[in-house]
Amino acid sequence: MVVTVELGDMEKQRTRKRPRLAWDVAPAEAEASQLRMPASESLVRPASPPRRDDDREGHYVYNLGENLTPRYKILGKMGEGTFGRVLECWDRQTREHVAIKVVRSICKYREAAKIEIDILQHLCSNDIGSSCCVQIRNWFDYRNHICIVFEKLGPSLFDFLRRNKYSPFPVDLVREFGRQLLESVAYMHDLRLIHTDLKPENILLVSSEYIKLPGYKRNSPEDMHFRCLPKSSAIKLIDFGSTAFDNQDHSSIVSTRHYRAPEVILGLGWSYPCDLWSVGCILVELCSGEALFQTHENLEHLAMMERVLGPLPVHMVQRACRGTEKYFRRGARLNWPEGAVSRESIRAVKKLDRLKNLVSQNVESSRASLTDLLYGLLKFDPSQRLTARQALNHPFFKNPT
Ligand SMILES: Nc1ncnc2c1ncn2[C@@H]1O[C@H](COP(=O)(O)OP(=O)(O)OP(=O)(O)O)[C@@H](O)[C@H]1O
Repeated sequence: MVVTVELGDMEKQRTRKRPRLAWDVAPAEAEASQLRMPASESLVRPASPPRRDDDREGHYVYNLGENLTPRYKILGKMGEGTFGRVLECWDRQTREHVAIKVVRSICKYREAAKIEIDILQHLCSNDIGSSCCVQIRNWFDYRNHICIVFEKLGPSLFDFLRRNKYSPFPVDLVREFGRQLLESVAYMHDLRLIHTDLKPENILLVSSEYIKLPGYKRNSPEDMHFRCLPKSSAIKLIDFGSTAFDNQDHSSIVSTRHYRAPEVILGLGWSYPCDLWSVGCILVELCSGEALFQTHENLEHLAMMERVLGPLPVHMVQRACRGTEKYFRRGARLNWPEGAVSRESIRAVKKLDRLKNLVSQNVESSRASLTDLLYGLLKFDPSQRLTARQALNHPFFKNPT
């Protein structure tokens, strides 16, 4: 049995306890009712809501159904991040749904948003339609909030994994996601841009549609389990708020912890290869359902890396920046398990397996080529790591079995 549903609809069904509000009509209905309006009324421009104070964190305060400038009508919230909130809106001019990032009215976020807009426009102007980076449609400054208008996309790969109770994606789908992700990273790197925050949360499915497949029965015939798969494998990369140009200073800490490359942790400076490390971590997560390095602490993180990938190269340890000496004994060997903060931490590291075994436990076909690709992406030494273009030419993508 194959059931096709919209993820968005599934969410709405769960929460739709209250009666439908007047604003809550599908765009087609809204258009139809506008067409039925007397001519004099349809010419009236929709009003802006009264001015309100922002909340304590500088977020824009809104009610559903209100306008964000007369052009956009707010339909719902799609997400939230450090920079602001992303609202689903109806664009009256183009007659389509869009996602608008409404940035917090705090100076540093406003400044960062302007850089993100420059990068988005740069990505867009060079795109011949195949980059898999989200498209910026417009931007404006509204009541001290920079608003960036994007094409509306579906749930993130992380949302999908979570709603699917962290069951892994089939390897053929991982291949399709991996190919598109690497295409977009290669495209960015060609433009001398480094994303620095690649993670499943920042990879969105283009469509919310999915198919629901019957799974296995556990205890009784009624105990039917379902597994969801996206109807289309098309994805796009979002969140260019941390994107760096290759000529900038690269000494700061970048990337979300789980996807952070060893050279970043060791303070060795970073460049394009840090994105490829993140891609390696993401591909393992998509195949297994769980983040590879689930940690919040540097020493434990390095110990996990050694457990999965073998010892860190001595030349990297010797060049590591001041402040990281405490992670090593006599300047060479990782201070593990001696330096562990708790038994749980030692257990968490022990629970991990070698990369080869992690892949074998989760993947049926293409095991050997996927493992080889992952070893290439997760090379400790950034100068030896695969580039995005090299990874795209790997047999995992070129000769699928
Ligand atoms: N084009 C889009 N279509 C649909 N949803 C989107 C879109 N862009 C962003 N979102 C949703 O909004 C969330 C926040 O967006 P984004 O990551 O760009 O914000 P941010 O403030 O820069 O986040 P971070 O704190 O990770 O830097 C995303 O995780 C996603 O769920």
